[in-house]
Amino acid sequence: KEKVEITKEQQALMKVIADAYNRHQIPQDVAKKLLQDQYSAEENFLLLTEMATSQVQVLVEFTKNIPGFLSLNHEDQIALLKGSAVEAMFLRSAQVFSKKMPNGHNEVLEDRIRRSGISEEFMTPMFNFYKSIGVLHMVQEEQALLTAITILTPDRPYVKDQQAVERLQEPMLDLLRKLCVLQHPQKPQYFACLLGRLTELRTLNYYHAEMLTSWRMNDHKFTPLLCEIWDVE
Ligand SMILES: O=C1N(Cc2ccc(-c3nnn[nH]3)cc2)c2ccc(Br)cc2C12CCN(S(=O)(=O)c1cccs1)CC2
Repeated sequence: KEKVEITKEQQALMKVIADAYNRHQIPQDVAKKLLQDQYSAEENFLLLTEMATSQVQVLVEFTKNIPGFLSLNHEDQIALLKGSAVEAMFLRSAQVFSKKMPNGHNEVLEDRIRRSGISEEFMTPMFNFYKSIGVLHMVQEEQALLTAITILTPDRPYVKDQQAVERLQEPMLDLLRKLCVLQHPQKPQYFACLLGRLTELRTLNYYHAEMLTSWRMNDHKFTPLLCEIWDVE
């Protein structure tokens, strides 16, 4: 039986990533607004847009705290942020939403999201993903590392120095693997399962792009930050 132990520098890395992940949260009043009274589809959509905008701001702040990220080539930093924005947002939303929302609120939120003009064929994969994250009961450190690993995906479009990104991602993957063995000793496949979620996340990129087009058709407006990061308009 392999004796797994986390080194001192891995502990330091874990602390930096977990602190950054916990420090940057979206303002709860925004998320709470979603749970308040009945809104029209347009108002629902605006709330989701407002929340997505704060999610992107939170994502940028978290990313800047990933050790080594700011020493990457500047264009590559942008390419990584734009390439991972949707995945990181859905990963974080699924994690927060399943944990933060007191029981009974999920239905309300599900209803809000369903009635915000998001097409049905996107709802199913989105909620499947949300449920597949929920059943994992990830600890905060695992969530933070998985988000950092998503951002540090070397093969995003337009990334020039992929090796430099791999050098940052590898220690995160190694640390996450050890953490899974230590946190979930009864589930030897747990680490593989987490990485499988990243594959599922990539499919949401496609649905999200489809949805953006349909929203544009129905003249839905996005904030400048979302337009910038999602390449719309
Ligand atoms: O809004 C979502 N929610 C609700 C949500 C998200 C985050 C927090 C939260 N609280 N504290 N911190 N975060 C609470 C509720 C949620 C939950 C699970 C999955 Br999977 C995904 C989502 C989306 C993500 C964005 N999209 S989107 O399609 O990109 C879009 C943009 C504009 C209009 S629609 C909609 C679904």
